[in-house]
Amino acid sequence: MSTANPQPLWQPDPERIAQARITQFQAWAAEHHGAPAEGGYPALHQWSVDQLDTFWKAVTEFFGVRFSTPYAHVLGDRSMPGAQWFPGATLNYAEHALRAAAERPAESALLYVDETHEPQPVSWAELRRQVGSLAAGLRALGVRPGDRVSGYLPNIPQAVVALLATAAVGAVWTSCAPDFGARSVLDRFQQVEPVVLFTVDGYRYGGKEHDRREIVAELRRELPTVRAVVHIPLLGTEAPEGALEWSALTTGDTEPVFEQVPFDHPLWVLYSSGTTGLPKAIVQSQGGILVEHLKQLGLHCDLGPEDRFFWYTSTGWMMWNFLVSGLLTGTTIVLYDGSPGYPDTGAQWRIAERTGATLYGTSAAYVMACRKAGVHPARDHDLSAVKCVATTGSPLPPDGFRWLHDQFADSGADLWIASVSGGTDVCSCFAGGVPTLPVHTGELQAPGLGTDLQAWDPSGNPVIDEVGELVVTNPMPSMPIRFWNDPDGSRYHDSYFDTYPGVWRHGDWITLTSRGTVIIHGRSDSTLNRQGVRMGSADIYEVVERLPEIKESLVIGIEQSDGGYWMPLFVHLAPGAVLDESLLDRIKRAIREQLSPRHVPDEIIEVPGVPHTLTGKRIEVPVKRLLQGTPLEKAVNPGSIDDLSLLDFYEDLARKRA
Ligand SMILES: CC(=O)CC(=O)O
Repeated sequence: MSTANPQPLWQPDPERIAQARITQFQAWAAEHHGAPAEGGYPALHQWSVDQLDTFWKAVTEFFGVRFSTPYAHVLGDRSMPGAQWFPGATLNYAEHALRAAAERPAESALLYVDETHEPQPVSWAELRRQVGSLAAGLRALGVRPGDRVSGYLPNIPQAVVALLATAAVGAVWTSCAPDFGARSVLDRFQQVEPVVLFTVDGYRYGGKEHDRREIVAELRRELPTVRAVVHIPLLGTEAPEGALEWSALTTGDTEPVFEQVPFDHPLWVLYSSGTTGLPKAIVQSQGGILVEHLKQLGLHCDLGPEDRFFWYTSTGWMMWNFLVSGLLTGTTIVLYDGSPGYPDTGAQWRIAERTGATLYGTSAAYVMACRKAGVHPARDHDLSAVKCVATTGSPLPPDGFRWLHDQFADSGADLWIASVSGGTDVCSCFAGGVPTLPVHTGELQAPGLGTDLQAWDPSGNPVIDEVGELVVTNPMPSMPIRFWNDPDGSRYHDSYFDTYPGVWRHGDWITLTSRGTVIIHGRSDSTLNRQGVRMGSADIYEVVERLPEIKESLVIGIEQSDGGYWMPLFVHLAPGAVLDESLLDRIKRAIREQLSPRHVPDEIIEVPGVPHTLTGKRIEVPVKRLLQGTPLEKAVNPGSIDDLSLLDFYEDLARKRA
């Protein structure tokens, strides 16, 4: 960890500061709500957490949120979990996402790009028309507020239309990307029991067509609650028997009817895999996402009607939901459906160029891959529209900051680099970009407004310039309203609140510096997080251990200093089994087909055994720490391990890799 880095890599110029929406917000909030007019972002941030209710009231007024029924208070009960935001209010998320259609009907709401890299626009008026038509179609199918509507869809305009139509009806959206295998999708959708399933017949990725019709058939068989299947013929096939055609539901010219729902009415279910059990089914609210995303996209990302917002993502990651919320600020969003590196590593830069992206977001891993591959984005592409490159998924290493900065500086451009961090759990960022602050190499610029972000030691004392647990001590509107399938709330509680009661513990190691910046060091628990896609080790165990040759397995992920991620799978073989090419192939194939290509480990290593706690839990975090170089006596508590001698192997491996 380094906090001795006082020289900024980049400083916003006075014009950028003056024009930033956050500057306008601060001046407006000072005039109307007593926010500090002086002291810049640090003063505004302090006010936003000290005067939480006033801050959020100011956000709703500044962005013109339309409450169809007024709220009684900004925050009723503020305890976590269970804080009550804007009790009494009603509104609709989709209505806000389509507001720009009234003033700029002919301009582009969406720019859709596939692997041909040719942008295809969808205007605001057309988006609104399709949403109106589909919402009416869903109602005609009997979909009611609170019903779940699912999508097994790539990042295409139809996915955005389906989400917005679902929200317009007050139903609850949930999606998986079509590279997920049937088991992964069912582990998610079976929990929430959707009544409608939108599917494609397949998708194109890396120059190839991937037919998913068999998987769709399996989903239909295994999801008995689905009453209607809507077929989107991306590969041009006929609708399977009993399925409805997308076109039949979206050709009408019906004004959208936006169901006015309570502020905390569920908007969508996102999934986050843990180390045991099924993925957590995280429910976020219409109002909570609306206000959090207006703050995040409007103030932190500085997006407005003149912007084009491209984030490389899939519908299986919360960044897709975040991208769709770009519509809330009247921004054109860029949907790319394809491989991040097709036909070559520079593909995403080409898309940023062709779509005129002003904010381009990607994974830190992609930036590092471009650096390694010798890509020269600003030399080889016209990226003059790009004002900000944002990264997430994992912390952007210092070399990534320097590389991005130099690539743009060499072509005379003034690039703001926003490394951001949050997660599925809040569908937003705890810390990240602020357009008016300097950027320090390897550091996030600041905690987000309305987020009392702290680093705590194990006794719950805040620490500065030292590594601690990432905690948030005040409620955020986009925190889950609950988990699906968790009637007594115990899983929700245990996921974030069991270490420090009443305080959100996220599971990341961070340093808050005395300069107010934030350094993220990686997961403090054992969740796998590959390029921002969280994966549960439990999913991998389930698949691998179905093979008779595998007695037990252990998977961990290690963030590396070059920004990479090493995900080894350790296998303890059954007597007589041999880890030869054929078994290696079968393990990889099982993981790829039943989970997804992203779940396939970097290495498969035979081990003499898997160590457990005395209560039988595989000790993923201690093994991860050992492999990160922590000495054995610090990495594990010997009294809590069933067979300490098994750790010799992992210690030895750590030594060899050092
Ligand atoms: C905003 C994020 O933190 C996204 C992620 O990495 O999950």
